Amino acid sequence: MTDFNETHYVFKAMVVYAVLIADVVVNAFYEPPRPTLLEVLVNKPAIIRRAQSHVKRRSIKKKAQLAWLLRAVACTDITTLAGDDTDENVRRLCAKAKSPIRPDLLAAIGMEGLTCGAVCVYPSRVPAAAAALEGTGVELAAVATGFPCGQTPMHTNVQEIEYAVACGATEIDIVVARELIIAGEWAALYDQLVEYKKACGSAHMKSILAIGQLPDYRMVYKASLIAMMAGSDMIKTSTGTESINASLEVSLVMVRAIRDYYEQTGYMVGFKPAGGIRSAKTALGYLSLMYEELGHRWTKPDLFRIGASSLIIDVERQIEHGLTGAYAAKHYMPMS
Ligand SMILES: O=C[C@H](O)COP(=O)(O)O
Repeated sequence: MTDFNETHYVFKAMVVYAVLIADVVVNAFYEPPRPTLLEVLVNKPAIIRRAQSHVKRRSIKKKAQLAWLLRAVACTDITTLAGDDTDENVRRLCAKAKSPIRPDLLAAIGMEGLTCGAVCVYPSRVPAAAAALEGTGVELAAVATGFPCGQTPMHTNVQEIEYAVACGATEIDIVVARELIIAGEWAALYDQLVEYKKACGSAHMKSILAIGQLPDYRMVYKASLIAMMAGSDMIKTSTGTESINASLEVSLVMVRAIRDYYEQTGYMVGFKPAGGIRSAKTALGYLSLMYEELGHRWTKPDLFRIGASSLIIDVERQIEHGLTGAYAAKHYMPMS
């Protein structure tokens, strides 16, 4: 017969052993809790401070400024999205995209052949633009999915994308369904974007978040992540028709989402601020933000675009000033 002490120590040893085993088993399967998409926090005052200090701190001068202005031209999606667009004015815009800066100015610095990144038009204008841009290397972007409001049914949205691609668009700027973001229906948003991506085929998909219609920066961050997970090649701030368009603040939220996504997955997704970008100084602000937040690789046209309908005229004036020391009056400049 065993006495109490012996039984006690055997039992105690068994308990200790069991605890050790359990610990090993638990540790083998335990993953520390990771924040989910729904737990995203954005420090708004810090974002605003960072954007404001960027404007004050970042001043690009002289030769460096000239080089950055030329890069801004190469990164511009020169755009016309108006109800009265015609094939004729689209052809004129294509001519500008092919030769955005006066040839004599470019020749003076050995930059002949500089073009804009892309021409951006409505799907109905794609055939004319495709013919005008053939063989130039300038990309052709078409807006789709019921631009700018996105209040059209899924099947017509998909048809619109397919039509634009079939007519020669190499990039599709789709508008996301704001109602899904506002309602937090992330899975539905993801599914929709995956369908759009399939319809794009080999064309690049740029997803427009229309940030001016989203309630806060957290929604902007979450929508950016979903858009990237669904296969967007670029995320874009705005259609240019909302009352609030691109800003450095909202761009910071989006480029940080791009950075986080890259760190997690290794995928490089591009960024396109759009709407209300009309001065060379503003364009350089976005370009330098890309450089500081994402690095040199994100300052090239495959990963950075500026969507603008009337930016090139000011950039061209600043380039002329950089080369000659004098400003031309705006009416001497061809259309932008
Ligand atoms: O995607 C580009 C925007 O529609 C252009 O907007 P904007 O006319 O204000 O430059």
